Amino acid sequence: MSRIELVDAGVTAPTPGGESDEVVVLHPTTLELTERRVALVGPNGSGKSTLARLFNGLVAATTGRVVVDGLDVARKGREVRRRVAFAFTDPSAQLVMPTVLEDVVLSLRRHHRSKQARTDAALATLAHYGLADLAHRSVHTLSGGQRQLVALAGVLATDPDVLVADEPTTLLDLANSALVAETLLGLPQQVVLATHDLDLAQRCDRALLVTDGRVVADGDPAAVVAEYRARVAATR
Ligand SMILES: Nc1ncnc2c1ncn2[C@@H]1O[C@H](COP(=O)(O)OP(=O)(O)OP(=O)(O)O)[C@@H](O)[C@H]1O
Repeated sequence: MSRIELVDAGVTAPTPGGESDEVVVLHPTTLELTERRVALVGPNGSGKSTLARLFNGLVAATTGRVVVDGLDVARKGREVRRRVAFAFTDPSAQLVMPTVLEDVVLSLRRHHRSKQARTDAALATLAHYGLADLAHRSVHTLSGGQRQLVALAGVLATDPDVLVADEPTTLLDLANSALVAETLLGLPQQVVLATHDLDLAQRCDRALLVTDGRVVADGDPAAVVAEYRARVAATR
């Protein structure tokens, strides 16, 4: 597995009005992730996405460092992004080509020189995830679950060491979210998930509870989810 390290990594952002004070989105955080399945849970606006985005440099730490397998994200961003792929909540953010096959081929633009090699690799990836029948479909005709799986296939086609997924099941119904969850949990790669799906979180090896820009609980997923529920109950 990969090793994702945060050393006092924090994120501040300018206040909307541009006043001198800054908003703390993530307080300085130190942690090390080496588990195969890691879940980030917590209320809306708590900082899960920001934390997840630090792992491949989609968001830059404004203090401290983020290091993936010894590579500092601030200095080796391109190499880190080659290893750490990111899947967005809404697959529309990733599906930009007319057909499913073309979309996966596009993901492979930096991985194979010849178009034929890209097409062969894309078809192999689609077949691997049971999506071969969708290869020539327009992405606009896919169901929500199919769109999410195709977007994941596009990301996974590049064979990353780590997949970071931001709420991958949020837009899906029960059956489709189960399908996407099984796919994610079955991957050989390290997977880090920001999720509101507490059943999915409990099937991970480790969970982190993020609240008000801080990791307030970290460890066994069942215990972390229980802590999250207790905190919510205490505010009622
Ligand atoms: N660049 C930014 N500038 C100002 N505020 C920001 C910025 N990025 C995030 N925030 C704020 O920081 C907080 C944390 O955002 P983040 O998206 O990380 O939360 P989240 O836990 O993923 O939420 P959700 O579950 O709703 O997706 C939110 O209040 C958000 O509005």
